[in-house]
Amino acid sequence: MITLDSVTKVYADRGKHVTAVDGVSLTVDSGEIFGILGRSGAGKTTLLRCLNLLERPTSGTITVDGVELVSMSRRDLRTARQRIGTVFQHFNLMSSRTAAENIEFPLEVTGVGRAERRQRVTELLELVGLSDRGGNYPSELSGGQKQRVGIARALAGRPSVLLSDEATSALDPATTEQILDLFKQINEATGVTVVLITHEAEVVRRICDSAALMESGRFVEQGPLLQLVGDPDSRLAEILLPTGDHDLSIPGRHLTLAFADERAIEPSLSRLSRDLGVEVSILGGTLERVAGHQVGRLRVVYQPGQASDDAVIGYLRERGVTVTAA
Ligand SMILES: Nc1ncnc2c1ncn2[C@@H]1O[C@H](COP(=O)(O)OP(=O)(O)OP(=O)(O)O)[C@@H](O)[C@H]1O
Repeated sequence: MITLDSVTKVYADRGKHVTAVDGVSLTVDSGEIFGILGRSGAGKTTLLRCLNLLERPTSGTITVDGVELVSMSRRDLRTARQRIGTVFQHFNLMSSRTAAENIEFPLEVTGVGRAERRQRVTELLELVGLSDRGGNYPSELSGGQKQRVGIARALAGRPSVLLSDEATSALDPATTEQILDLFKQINEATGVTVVLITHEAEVVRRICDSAALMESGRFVEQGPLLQLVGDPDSRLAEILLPTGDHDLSIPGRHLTLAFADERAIEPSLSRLSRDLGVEVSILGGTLERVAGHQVGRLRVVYQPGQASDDAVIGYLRERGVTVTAA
């Protein structure tokens, strides 16, 4: 489990103070995949660098598996850091070493014996689907294969936490999907907790259990994904499952609806028309699989007069649809 309590990082930049991370508190449960979504400059990289203690926060505490990291001595920190593996956007592989030797490197540094290292590298190459590529140099590998090596190297020391710093941002969409699925597969197979930062909604949609939206150094929303997408007012939900731009001048009552699982396919709207005699038009929305569940968000408009607003909203809520009036 990872806990951040009021973590702030202030940089001094040419006489000015830049607050890159501003009082972020966060709990990530063991075995969870947690995504931090934000635009460029939101403070994601700084937060991730605080998490693996490459940066010391200006204030606040960071606890990983019950151990508080910020107050640790440099020496203790070196050991504690072995519990945390990091995967980088640009892979950061050593070009003069083969894939197997890159994966082996952190084990050499921590003094693991040769036979054990070789055994572990073989296991890791298999885990990331590169058993036949161990002898290749990075220049002989595709971007996706390089990132597989990066992931294997991050896992070499059996960390309890895997951090991903925009790990798929340099990859094409198809390779991105494969690498995200690999993160999920590794998370399920090993139980490693994953924290990823990204500016891509697809990354969060595809594999995260929980997520936060970061802006100007702060978390403006966070929670389990399924809970967030069920909240019609959630900004993160609107990014993940957009309902589109709407013309509020269209006459009628405008509603935003959110629903999950069997309710996503249950024809609640057609039943509403049949049972209450209300005609409903869909203005926009998205139906998607999120966090392994079928979820949907829709923007609809109906004509008042045929049934009361309370009757319409009550009818939908009784069927498990979350409703807000626009
Ligand atoms: N070493 C530094 N010194 C001064 N300011 C910094 C430093 N590192 C980051 N910043 C500033 O902190 C803010 C957050 O930057 P950060 O790189 O963490 O954001 P980000 O969300 O990761 O963006 P990107 O995806 O573009 O890297 C920015 O205003 C940035 O200019």
